[in-house]
Amino acid sequence: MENSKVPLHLCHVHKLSNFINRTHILVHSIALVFLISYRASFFFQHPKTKATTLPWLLVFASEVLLAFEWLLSQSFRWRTVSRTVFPERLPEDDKLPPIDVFICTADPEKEPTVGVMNTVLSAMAMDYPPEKLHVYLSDDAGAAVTLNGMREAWRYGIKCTAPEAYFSAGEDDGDENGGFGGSEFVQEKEHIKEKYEAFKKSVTENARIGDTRCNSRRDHSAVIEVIQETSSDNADAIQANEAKNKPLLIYVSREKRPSQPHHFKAGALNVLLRESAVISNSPYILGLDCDMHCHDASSARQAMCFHLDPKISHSLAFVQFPQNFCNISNNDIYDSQLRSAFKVLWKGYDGLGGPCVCGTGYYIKRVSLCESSISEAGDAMKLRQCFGPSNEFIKSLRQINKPDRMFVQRNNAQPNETQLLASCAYEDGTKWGKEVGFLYGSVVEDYFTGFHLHCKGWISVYCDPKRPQFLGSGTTNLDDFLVQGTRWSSGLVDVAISKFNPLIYGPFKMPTFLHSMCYAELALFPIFYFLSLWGFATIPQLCLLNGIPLYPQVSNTYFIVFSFIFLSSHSKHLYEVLATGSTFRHWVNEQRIWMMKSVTSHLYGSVDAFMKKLGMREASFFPTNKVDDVEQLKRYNMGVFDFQTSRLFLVPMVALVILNMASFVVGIARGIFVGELDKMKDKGSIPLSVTLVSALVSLIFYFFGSIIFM
Ligand SMILES: O=c1ccn([C@@H]2O[C@H](COP(=O)(O)OP(=O)(O)O[C@H]3O[C@H](CO)[C@@H](O)[C@H](O)[C@H]3O)[C@@H](O)[C@H]2O)c(=O)[nH]1
Ligand SMILES: [Mn+2]
Repeated sequence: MENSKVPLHLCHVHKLSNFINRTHILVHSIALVFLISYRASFFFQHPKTKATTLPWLLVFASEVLLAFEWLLSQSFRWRTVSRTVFPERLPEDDKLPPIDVFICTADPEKEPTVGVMNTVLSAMAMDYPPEKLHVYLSDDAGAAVTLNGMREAWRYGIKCTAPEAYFSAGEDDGDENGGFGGSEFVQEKEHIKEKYEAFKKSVTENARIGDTRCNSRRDHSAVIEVIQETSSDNADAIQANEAKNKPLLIYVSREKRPSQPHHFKAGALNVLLRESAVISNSPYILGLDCDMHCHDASSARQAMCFHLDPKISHSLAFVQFPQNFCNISNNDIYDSQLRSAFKVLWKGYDGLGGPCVCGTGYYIKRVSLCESSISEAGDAMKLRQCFGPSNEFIKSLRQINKPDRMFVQRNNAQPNETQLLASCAYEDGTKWGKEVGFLYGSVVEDYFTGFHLHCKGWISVYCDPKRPQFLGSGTTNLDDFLVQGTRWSSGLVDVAISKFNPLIYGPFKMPTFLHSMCYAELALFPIFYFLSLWGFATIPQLCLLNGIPLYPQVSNTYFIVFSFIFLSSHSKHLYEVLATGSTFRHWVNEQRIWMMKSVTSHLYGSVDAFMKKLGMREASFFPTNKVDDVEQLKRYNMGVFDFQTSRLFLVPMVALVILNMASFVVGIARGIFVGELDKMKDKGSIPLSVTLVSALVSLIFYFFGSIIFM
């Protein structure tokens, strides 16, 4: 930097909203203390019948759990910040560090090759010196169609960020020329479009010819290919590419064998970490999912505003951009955009030490993933125990200790070395996945890896510029949405019930307790939500049916406490929704989907995590479907709920709706016909304990029934 006094980025603390948040925390907490004291006092009061103690206990437990969850989530509201970057102040191109881009794909059927190639092309078209970009695609399916797609992508050399999104009708992001400059470039645009159509055709044809190796997805040897015009060996390809001044493009399909665990995406990323180390070994890595393309070409430069800031770069592990989606409808009935996470929570996370890794759209420093106390000592024996047997890889470690290395070094890695590094037995007995690379402890490898980085003292930064840097495809039907939610819940709860529970492990490792609270909230919310919402969805209703009072009468002063808590939490949520530019209707959508997810995804995810812990189930990662069903998409865009999902998800929701409607009707009828509610428990009614037990039995019945019949 010429003038180190001019900052590359600025951090703004949101003083007003922090003030509002903190005041709300204070007032709401006081109300919760009153609520808890009201409930607690019940147990010391007048003679109670056994029948009423149980529902009181259950509803009290739900309230305490939800209150605790609320308290944890306030850590995200304590100190919210946002950032501005000044990429124009970056040093000259020749002083920028090289970047390796990692893209993962796992299933050519669920993740159509054209979509994956759009991501690849968008990464190659980034506004960054091309000789400093190296794009790696990990193909977990080892599919010929993907490898061919890469070759075609290279051959057509379409330089356009995300052609599909760009050429498809209805492009609406305000930049009419999609980065091509003025209207005089219309011709150029037509030319590129033609090229793109030809490219698409050849990829689709390849897919049609068929990938017969479907059953070999879990059983195939490694293929590593540096893409170039005529296929010969990799060393030639690297030299040929250098001459062309194009980003390097590398296809990696790691070896997979049924007998060896492959650790899903984290396993794939670790193979990329090793392969890239012996090929380009760039100090920075951009991680992308195959369904998330670079929408704005400047993200790399924006990220470098943080990485190249001498004040923070020594401790900065990664810069995280939000996930934005290009297929969100106006109504967004399922909250597919994950508004709360990326518009509210992450800004507060950032104010406390940084967000976790979000799996895609992050620029991470290679050293932060491959650091080890022994790598400095240089004891070859120990290094091998930690990083595995490849000498080439260990040699690469010495270079990354100088993270701001600007020169590009493309090595002619030997085929036997690259094969070794992608072999499925490579990690046996090493620290890969445990201390080195992306960690295997959870299927939400991103969250878990981020947590460990923060525990080791690294910080991260959240950068959410106006123009979305990355655009992906979100889940737009209920089934995909709930399946994805179940996977996330399961992975998060894995961490909550391990020795890495952020509330226990975090405080000793992280600089602030509030930051551990953020991590703890994410790990624990599925458990808290499913337990408390099941409580709230059944206990008061059963009590109403049986005429058991659970809440204070209107004349009681505690009635104000309950009403206040209800209003306070709902209005705070509404305020956040409106303040982040969403609508009242979106607030309704979020409330609704929160309840639906809590009684299904969060429940099943938590149960799945406990079963894995007990050894009753194996970990799994079913990639989200990225092929749009035309009918379902239509319904989503019209804002119509699509209940085409499995019985596992439907049964609890339907059962609860029936219970709630029945108790509502009975409650109203009683209010009208019998008058005072609390006087009406007659001797002839079914005892509450019986109702409770039968409700429980029928739920268990439903639950196992739907597992068995699925
Ligand atoms: O065995 C696997 C499974 C998945 N993937 C890839 O992982 C990515 C994410 O998978 P996706 O099915 O799109 O899952 P999402 O739920 O949309 O992903 C979110 O959640 C994941 C953790 O569950 C994170 O890894 C992702 O970055 C985050 O976007 C995709 O590129 C997949 O191809 C693999 O490479 N190997
Ligand atoms: Mn995805």
